[in-house]
Amino acid sequence: MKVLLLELYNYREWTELLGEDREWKIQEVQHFLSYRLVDRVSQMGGALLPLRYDLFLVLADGIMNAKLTSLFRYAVRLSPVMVRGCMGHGRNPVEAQGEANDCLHDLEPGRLSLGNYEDSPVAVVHYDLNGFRDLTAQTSMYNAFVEVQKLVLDVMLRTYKLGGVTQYLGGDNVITFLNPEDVDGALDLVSTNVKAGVGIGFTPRQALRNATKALTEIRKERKVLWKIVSGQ
Ligand SMILES: Nc1nc2c(ncn2[C@@H]2O[C@H](COP(=O)(O)OP(=O)(O)OP(=O)(O)O)[C@@H](O)[C@H]2O)c(=O)[nH]1
Repeated sequence: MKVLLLELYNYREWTELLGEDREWKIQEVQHFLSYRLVDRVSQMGGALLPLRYDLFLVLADGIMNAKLTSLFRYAVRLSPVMVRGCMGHGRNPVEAQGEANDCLHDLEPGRLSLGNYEDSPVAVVHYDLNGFRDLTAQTSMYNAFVEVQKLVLDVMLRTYKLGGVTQYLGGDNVITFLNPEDVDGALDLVSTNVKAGVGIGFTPRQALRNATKALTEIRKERKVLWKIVSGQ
């Protein structure tokens, strides 16, 4: 599988230039960057995980290097600091990001390093709490938010061991990208409280769309807790 890591270089030094009344300014820049990059990456068929906001992970299977190069140039134009980017590959996204991470260490800011690796199919598990709206109504919005953060941590720790990378999307939605062969282990987290739509595709975006289809089908019948949808 292929992953592109984009790192905002010397980000900390930049944040310190903003003075002490700075956190809101940093938030503005981070959300702006992630808004523009999510759009660009999705147009290419990929998926962007904003992670720490100064480090973006792009699931890159099925995307041509020329497009990734143009994405990098776009990020360079938008970013307040220098950017560097590396592609890594491996059996799963965790291995791939490890290789990309090692490559970033030795790369000069402003540079992009891509490899010519074979594309692999991509799986995403979209976890969704059952009864989130009821929980919110019966307790409070903040309480429901705390419950979701517990799910995020459970999912992240369990799927990291399986080679998956996880991102909180919002609401009660948590996604993990994995090698399709490792999806079974990720379904251990499914319970009467948590359902999962699994999508498999030739691009990360296709996988995400299929996971949403799977969740929609689960909701229609409410008979199963997980479902897999694959194809274009
Ligand atoms: N799909 C999605 N929903 C989001 C996101 N961010 C916030 N939301 C909100 O997350 C909530 C999701 O609620 P649901 O999962 O439909 O609620 P539920 O009560 O658990 O219902 P079921 O899933 O049908 O059992 C909604 O309030 C959405 O508005 C996001 O990134 N993706």
